Amino acid sequence: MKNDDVMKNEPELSLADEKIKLTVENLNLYYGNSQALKNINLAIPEKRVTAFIGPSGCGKSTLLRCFNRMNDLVDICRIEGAIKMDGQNIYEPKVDVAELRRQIGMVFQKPNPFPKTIYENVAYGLRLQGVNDKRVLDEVVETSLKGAALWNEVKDRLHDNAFGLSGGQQQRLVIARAIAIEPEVLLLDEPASALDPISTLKIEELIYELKSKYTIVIVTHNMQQAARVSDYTAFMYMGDLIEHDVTNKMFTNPAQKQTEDYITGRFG
Ligand SMILES: Nc1ncnc2c1ncn2[C@@H]1O[C@H](COP(=O)(O)OP(=O)(O)OP(=O)(O)O)[C@@H](O)[C@H]1O
Repeated sequence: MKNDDVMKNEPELSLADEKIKLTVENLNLYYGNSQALKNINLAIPEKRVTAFIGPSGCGKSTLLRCFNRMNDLVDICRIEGAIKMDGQNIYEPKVDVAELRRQIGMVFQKPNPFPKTIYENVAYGLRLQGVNDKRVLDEVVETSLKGAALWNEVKDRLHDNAFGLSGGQQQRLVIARAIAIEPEVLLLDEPASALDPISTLKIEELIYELKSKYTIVIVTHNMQQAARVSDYTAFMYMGDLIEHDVTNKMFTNPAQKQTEDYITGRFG
């Protein structure tokens, strides 16, 4: 399926009919004295793509990083409220953060393969879990590279260094590495913004394929991209969640004036 067809072929969506994977409840986030997220309430449906859009600095990446507790690594960051995955608050003290990050994988703007072979990049997470059986690893490496639409391009050079791949290939390798450990959720922080148009198209097509298996949340600056790849869109502005709706509805008939101004390019 081509990108342009994605929205047209989707059946009518409604949040009320969805199974909710992640729920954000009364979330406030502060960096020191500065509040970056203001009382966010949001439901992320399972096996759908949800896009976060909004002008620079509005809190998109901050909110995305809350889902796998990446903000725990920022000393001055303080969080109030809850985020629930399948009903369980991921901010409870008993939660194993390493296990949470296994369940919720993340891909960043700049491809970040490890300085290892293509094969070892994909096998990395399994090796960390103590899996060393060559047959198992071979199979997971192949399935994951196929899942990330990269297998055909690299199957004859699996033991070459990953840095020899193009930027777009490296980003698909990073996605293969993320899906090799079978996460439930994939967080994508502007995954195509450093890529050329053809690689961007491949990533967008890949996102479309991946949502049959994973719940995907993507931050993007590119509104056409949000319209092409996402089922639901959340528009943020200065730390507030202004509007969250079915993407098609949001882009054709937004409920809020601020959303309309942003998507029609009047600001931001
Ligand atoms: N580690 C940090 N320490 C202090 N302030 C931060 C930190 N990370 C982000 N901020 C601030 O929090 C606010 C939200 O930033 P964030 O990166 O989440 O926005 P964004 O919408 O993703 O922006 P962009 O589209 O430019 O990436 C900004 O004012 C930013 O300066």
